[in-house]
Amino acid sequence: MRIPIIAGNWKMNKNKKDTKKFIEDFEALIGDTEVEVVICPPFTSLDSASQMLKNSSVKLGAQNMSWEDHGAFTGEVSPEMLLEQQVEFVIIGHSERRQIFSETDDRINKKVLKALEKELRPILCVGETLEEREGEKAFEVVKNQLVQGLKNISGEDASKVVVAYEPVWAIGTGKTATPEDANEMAAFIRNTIKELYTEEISEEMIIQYGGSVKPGNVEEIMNQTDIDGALVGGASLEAKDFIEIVNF
Ligand SMILES: O=C(CO)COP(=O)(O)O
Repeated sequence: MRIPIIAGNWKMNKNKKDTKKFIEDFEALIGDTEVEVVICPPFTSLDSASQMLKNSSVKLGAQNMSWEDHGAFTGEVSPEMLLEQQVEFVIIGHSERRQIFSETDDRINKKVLKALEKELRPILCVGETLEEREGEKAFEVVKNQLVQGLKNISGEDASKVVVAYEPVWAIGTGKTATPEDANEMAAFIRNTIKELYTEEISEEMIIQYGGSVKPGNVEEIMNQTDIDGALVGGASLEAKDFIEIVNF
């Protein structure tokens, strides 16, 4: 059975004070949940967040990391530095990293490999642009991102990867893919994993949907057969919204 993972990607939002406030509010609201809950604050808030979440079921994720261990890589953060903050998940290849910071599939693959080597669970983001969807290239694009992103990754390691399907046109736009379209892509992703690995691995894999997930649409999205979680941007910034999403 797949246990859903709902993750909040705060992007470049919340300083330490805001982080503390969110966690206090959220911890006061969260009871027993049937899903795994992850928050991904900016690097500068990880330390405060990890101290506050010591005895919590809420897990910590980072939004990016280096594929190198240490050295002359100005501005980068290593996997060991994340592990030191009790980080368990790391978002890799988010469309904002791909588009704004020119991350290539090759670099994304190096990061996925490094995360797995260090026992961090990668949340590998894939998804097509509006132009690609309208040009009927969505499936080809997503397949290519998966094949490239998972290059040289063993079956055992692949089962630890979380795949987040985030159609670029649905991110921060208020437009969501219809639950059926999102599920169609999630099923396609699962089938691609089956082709790359085995049916067992594909059935175990957690596939999230991301793109304008809100309290009002989460239930319909989570009820889809192949969607096992959500990667939430804007609506993960307010504890009262994020708790409604977690308790869908
Ligand atoms: O990019 C996202 C999560 O990684 C989605 O962002 P929004 O939920 O704000 O659309």
